[in-house]
Amino acid sequence: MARVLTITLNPALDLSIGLGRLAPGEVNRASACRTTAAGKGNNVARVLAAHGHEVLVTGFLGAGNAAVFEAAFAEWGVTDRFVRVAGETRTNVKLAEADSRVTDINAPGATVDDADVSRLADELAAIASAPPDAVLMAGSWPPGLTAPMLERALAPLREAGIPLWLDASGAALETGLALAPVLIKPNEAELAACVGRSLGCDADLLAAGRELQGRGVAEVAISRGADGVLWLAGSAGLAARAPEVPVESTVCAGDTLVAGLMHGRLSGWTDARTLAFAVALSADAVTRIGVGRSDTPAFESLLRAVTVYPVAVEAAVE
Ligand SMILES: O=P(O)(O)OC[C@H]1O[C@](O)(CO)[C@@H](O)[C@@H]1O
Repeated sequence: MARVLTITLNPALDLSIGLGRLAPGEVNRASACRTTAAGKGNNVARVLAAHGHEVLVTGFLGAGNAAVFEAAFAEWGVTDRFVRVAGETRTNVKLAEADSRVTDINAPGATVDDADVSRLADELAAIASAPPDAVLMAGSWPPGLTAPMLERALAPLREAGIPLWLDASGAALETGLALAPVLIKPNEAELAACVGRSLGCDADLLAAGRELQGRGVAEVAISRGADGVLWLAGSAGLAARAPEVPVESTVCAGDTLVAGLMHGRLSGWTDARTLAFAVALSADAVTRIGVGRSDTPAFESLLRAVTVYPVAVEAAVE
């Protein structure tokens, strides 16, 4: 099994609220509420640790409510290398309605400054001295963080040549592209924003993915919710159709997909096996609040229900 570092610059406590139907502007009564230690990199870390990998987690954690995360990291079996910063880690609200619609309200997060980033740089330099097999950086940036500050902090990982996986959008994705990640996982909207045009059919999406490969990304996995995944795995293209499942919450589906792809890659599986596993795991994630699991009796039938097939991609990268 592999040694993996996940970087969550702006982690979150996810407050998941189950509702029949959201009535904006009115008093709503929840049917269920649950708070989970989360954030994109942490969600991936949790899945990877559950699949036997040695996982280190880092980023910035508000000192004010760090105990909730510390308990979660111990439960997941991951090593806590987070830099503590002043204030509290944000709470993100996830409103899950009975008809499967989810409304996310993501808070800005605890502000970081130059000294915090220097401490993260020191932590990353220490980690890079015994390099992990892969690094995943995922999610938004906290207030106060700028691209030059982040580039400085990531320098030790870059110099050690550790493969970087990236799941980000907006400025975080743009900045990350300069680091030549081995894989990015935009959804359709994030991909469209990144290439600066609207995208419709599969061919449009694949062409946009090719364009990002031309900017130095080795692989692009385009997540399309219930429509499955398009994966530019190097010069080949694969598509996967997801099985239909009862939806409890879609919040962690994307993070689970990334974790599944990493697990397959780090285990030396074929592309097709890797994609089928990741899509089945992601389908499992939407049936529950939180990340997907492969250790349940239902998982084998989910896996069997995933269809993976090749798709044609343009030979030349623009
Ligand atoms: O960093 P962002 O983009 O605000 O996203 C954070 C949110 O994404 C998730 O990781 C789900 O993808 C949630 O756990 C978390 O609340």
